[in-house]
Amino acid sequence: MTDTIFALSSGAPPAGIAVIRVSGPQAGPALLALAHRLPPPRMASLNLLRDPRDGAPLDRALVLWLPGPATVSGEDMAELHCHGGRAVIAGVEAALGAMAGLRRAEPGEFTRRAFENGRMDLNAVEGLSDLLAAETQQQRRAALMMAEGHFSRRIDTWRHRLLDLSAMAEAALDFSDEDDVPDAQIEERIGAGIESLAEDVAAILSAPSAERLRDGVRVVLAGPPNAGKSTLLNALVGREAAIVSDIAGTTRDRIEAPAAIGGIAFLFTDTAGLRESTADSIEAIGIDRARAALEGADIILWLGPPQDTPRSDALLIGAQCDRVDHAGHPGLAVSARTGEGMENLVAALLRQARTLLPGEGEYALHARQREGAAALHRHLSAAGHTTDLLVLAEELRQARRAIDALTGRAGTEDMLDRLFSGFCIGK
Ligand SMILES: Nc1nc2c(ncn2[C@@H]2O[C@H](COP(=O)(O)OP(=O)(O)OP(=O)(O)O)[C@@H](O)[C@H]2O)c(=O)[nH]1
Repeated sequence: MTDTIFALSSGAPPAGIAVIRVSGPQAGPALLALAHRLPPPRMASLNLLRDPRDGAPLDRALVLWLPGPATVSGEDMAELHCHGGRAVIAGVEAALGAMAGLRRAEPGEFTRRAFENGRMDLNAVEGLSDLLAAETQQQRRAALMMAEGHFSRRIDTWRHRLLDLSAMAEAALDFSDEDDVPDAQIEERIGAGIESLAEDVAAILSAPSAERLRDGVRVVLAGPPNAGKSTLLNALVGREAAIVSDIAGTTRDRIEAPAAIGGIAFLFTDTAGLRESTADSIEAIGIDRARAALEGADIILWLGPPQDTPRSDALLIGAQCDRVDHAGHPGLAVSARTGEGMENLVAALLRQARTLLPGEGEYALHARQREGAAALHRHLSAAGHTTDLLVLAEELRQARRAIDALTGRAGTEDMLDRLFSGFCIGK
């Protein structure tokens, strides 16, 4: 029989209220033992909780009895909304822990049970994980869509369409076994069905990256030594993240500084000034790292001569415009010292960043989801391009496997362990 688990699901004590959740077959008996009655399902009621071992009062709490399977975990659940003091929580937890069949939950164990009981698929779990980690409003919006199952439902409709197509393909195969003339109409319908499904899957592949949304849009500041990169980075993030000096070659390693601007998470990287030759071997390593950072950049702020820009889409910055004349410069004149041009620069940054991030009502996909959708698309394309019915049926089988991997029906145990252990206890 499954263990019944319990954990403090609200924040660190002391707090106004502490929510202790219990999930599993013993949730009902545990609640009965503490509150001496089982309240009507899904109705909040105020109860004196007593320690069943000696009858001593523990706390007066709002309790909820949530019989499964229509609960978040899919199991019977109880919720105790106690006073949020440390001793209250410790007392209630000790009483629960002393009951047969009850134990403390591991990190993410409630969610894992929800997943295993089919209440959430893997995509919704990932969305929930992002939602709990969300720090900007944009991260929250995209994570909520994923957690609410918008993407999961879309995949589910793909799965049904694929099952229909597979059934038709197997039927057409049976026909050809019997040496009958295969029904040309069926094959045409299969072909059209595969094509439209492949198109829908392809549309998802261009969704923005959830990693970028979570970790921040990577903005790399680059240019020759002493161009003013460190000063500009400090001005953008609003603190002294990088050392500023008039000695050329001051920044010798990459300095990363996260900042949220306009509700968008950015990760700014200051790099060593790029110059062709340096006698300083550490600076040379820094320059190599700067070049690597440029390759991984989503947005480049180039503070050097416009003609030397490392990428054609870089934002060209005429830096230190309070003392340098940038007449004829095609980019933005900016002075990190006086603040001139900073507003324009921030507006340009936000404009570029928005093109890389999900808009209102759009998903962001994790690498795992994108790879899964790409595998699905590959098998659908292969099925759509063959004239051999046997090959087609096999590709559709592989496509079904890709969908199962995408939803977590065919997830590997270690991948699941890793995912769930990233959650906090009580979730
Ligand atoms: N007047 C003025 N001086 C600036 C401005 N930005 C930077 N400086 C000065 O220029 C010098 C170099 O600035 P840094 O920000 O260290 O330049 P860097 O590009 O990071 O230099 P490296 O680390 O050597 O690559 C410092 O003395 C700064 O005070 C600016 O907007 N106006």
